[in-house]
Amino acid sequence: MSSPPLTEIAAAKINLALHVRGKRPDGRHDLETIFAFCTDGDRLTAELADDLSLTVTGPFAAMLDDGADNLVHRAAAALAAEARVGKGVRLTLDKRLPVASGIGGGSADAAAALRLLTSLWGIDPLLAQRIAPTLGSDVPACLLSMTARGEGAGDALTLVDAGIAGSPILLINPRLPLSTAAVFGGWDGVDRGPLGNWRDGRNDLEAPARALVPEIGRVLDWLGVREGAELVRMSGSGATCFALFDSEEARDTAAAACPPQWWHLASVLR
Ligand SMILES: C[C@@](CO)(OP(=O)(O)O)[C@H](O)COP(=O)(O)OP(=O)(O)OC[C@H]1O[C@@H](n2ccc(N)nc2=O)[C@H](O)[C@@H]1O
Ligand SMILES: Nc1ncnc2c1ncn2[C@@H]1O[C@H](COP(=O)(O)OP(=O)(O)O)[C@@H](O)[C@H]1O
Repeated sequence: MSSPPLTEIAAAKINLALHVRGKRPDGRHDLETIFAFCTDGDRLTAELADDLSLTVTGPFAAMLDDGADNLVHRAAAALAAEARVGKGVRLTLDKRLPVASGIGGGSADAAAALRLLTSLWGIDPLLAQRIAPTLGSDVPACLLSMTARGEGAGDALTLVDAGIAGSPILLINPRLPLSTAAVFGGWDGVDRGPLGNWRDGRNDLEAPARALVPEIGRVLDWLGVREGAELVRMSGSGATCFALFDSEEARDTAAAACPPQWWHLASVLR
């Protein structure tokens, strides 16, 4: 069986603001967040084949298992089962985003797999929407990959126009992976109030993330004094932080000065 390979970008996700409002009966947390997406991310390629296989390449491949636990593998298997189709596909994930870093990671990859396979296998996109929340709280937002307000566990979505499409952004990660569950586990349980205008908002996971990885404070301080940086914040459960810049030149100047021990990505918001 042969067909031209299809490629999908698994766009890096950021949380422009993230308010934690309380703990849910299911153990997860109620959030109010604004999701936004970069034009860059991981790349997933798919070709029809007899069996389901996944190869992981790219700068962060060594940090990831390419077996059945990989979210790309899980997304493909779940979609095939839901659609009652054979799960023959050869997938290649070019892992460019750091793993466990608060910018979607596996969620964006799983969502990219759902979009790609919906098209490759010619199945109803509603099936992908049904599966997405079962793969992770962030997967529905990543499936859309459009600016959206997330409530509930982060999977109750409303599209919004935050007026930030085209904004230059610099992402920095101190190359220290951070477990999402561990960061939520360190939240102090204090509801600091609802999310109104995201610019005036906060990331309530910053304090517990900084307690685990103090280097986050150094990244935020470094970004905060870059010329042209208009808003500096941590994304998700960290440790990636971002700055929105007033020009691509200012972003590129900051990117060129980024300490080499930190990972960085100069991008633009979708
Ligand atoms: C914090 C956020 C913000 O966008 O992003 P990341 O830091 O992962 O990028 C998300 O809520 C992460 O979503 P996702 O990465 O899909 O998390 P899941 O796999 O569903 O859950 C991983 C673990 O995080 C905790 N969790 C997740 C979501 C939520 N609303 N409350 C939680 O307490 C739970 O301990 C759960 O076991
Ligand atoms: N394709 C994938 N990319 C990244 N992480 C994955 C993938 N598949 C499974 N994982 C697992 O998911 C975890 C990252 O999830 P999470 O902490 O939610 O990431 P992030 O904080 O970047 O959103 C990793 O520890 C990794 O073991």
